[in-house]
Amino acid sequence: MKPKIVVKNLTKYFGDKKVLDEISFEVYEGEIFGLLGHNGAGKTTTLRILTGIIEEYTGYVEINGKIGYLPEERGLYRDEKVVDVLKFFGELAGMERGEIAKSIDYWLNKLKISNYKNSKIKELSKGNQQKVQFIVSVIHNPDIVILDEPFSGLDVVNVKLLRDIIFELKNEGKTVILSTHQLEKIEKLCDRVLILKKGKAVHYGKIENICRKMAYIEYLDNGKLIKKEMPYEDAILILKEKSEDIVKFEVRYSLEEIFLDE
Ligand SMILES: Nc1ncnc2c1ncn2[C@@H]1O[C@H](COP(=O)(O)OP(=O)(O)OP(=O)(O)O)[C@@H](O)[C@H]1O
Repeated sequence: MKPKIVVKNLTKYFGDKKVLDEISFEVYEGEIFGLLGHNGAGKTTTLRILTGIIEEYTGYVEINGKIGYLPEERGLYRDEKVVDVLKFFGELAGMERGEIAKSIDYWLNKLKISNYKNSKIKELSKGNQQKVQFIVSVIHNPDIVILDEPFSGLDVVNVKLLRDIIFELKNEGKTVILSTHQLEKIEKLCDRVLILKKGKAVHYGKIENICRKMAYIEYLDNGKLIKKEMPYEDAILILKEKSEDIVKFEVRYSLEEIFLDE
């Protein structure tokens, strides 16, 4: 199947500064793809190139589908009503009126903010404003959804809500690319990831292939509760030796380690 996104040898300078250095990756239909890296690694620049906001670069970029985009810098018309803002973006995307109205109700309900349909943006909490902004990125039923730091500013409940929605998008066959510097948010979410470090791609692939397999284990040692994260192979030995004293055993893929290593 033709990839939804193909990027080859993408290089970008801002002035003399090289912020992307020969980045290559592909994103396939129906996958959740994570762009990871510390602040300044080049995630936002990559996403802005994919969405066409940045037009000057060298390398090859191919996009096969309709894009929806949640930018990192949020900002909606504060004095406007939620419904009017969403209508505006629906029209901008070339949707028909009836279609827009249906999509607005569907998404407000899904994000549990139907009550705020007629509120002004400025009357909403930051998290709810962010949900409206998310709706802007999906209102026109795009097949590629690009989310720049989608979880920042959301509380635990809403992080879960958004994760569930991202999984649903995937199950509908949509392609999702998201960026984050918060590793714990994506370890179980992304099918594959690209890890950027100072503009270079340092890892690319399935999390389980690029991370070390670890285990978190809690066990009783002479009545004392021991809690440890350790390499999976070591944990298996303890699991065998102390099978009766194990309180908890979880397999983890430590992306954190990769980040610290680099
Ligand atoms: N318009 C610009 N002009 C000059 N330099 C820029 C511009 N946009 C980004 N940069 C620089 O490019 C580098 C990569 O920035 P980018 O925003 O892509 O990183 P990021 O991984 O998204 O980080 P963050 O999580 O902090 O947004 C940084 O050093 C940044 O200062």
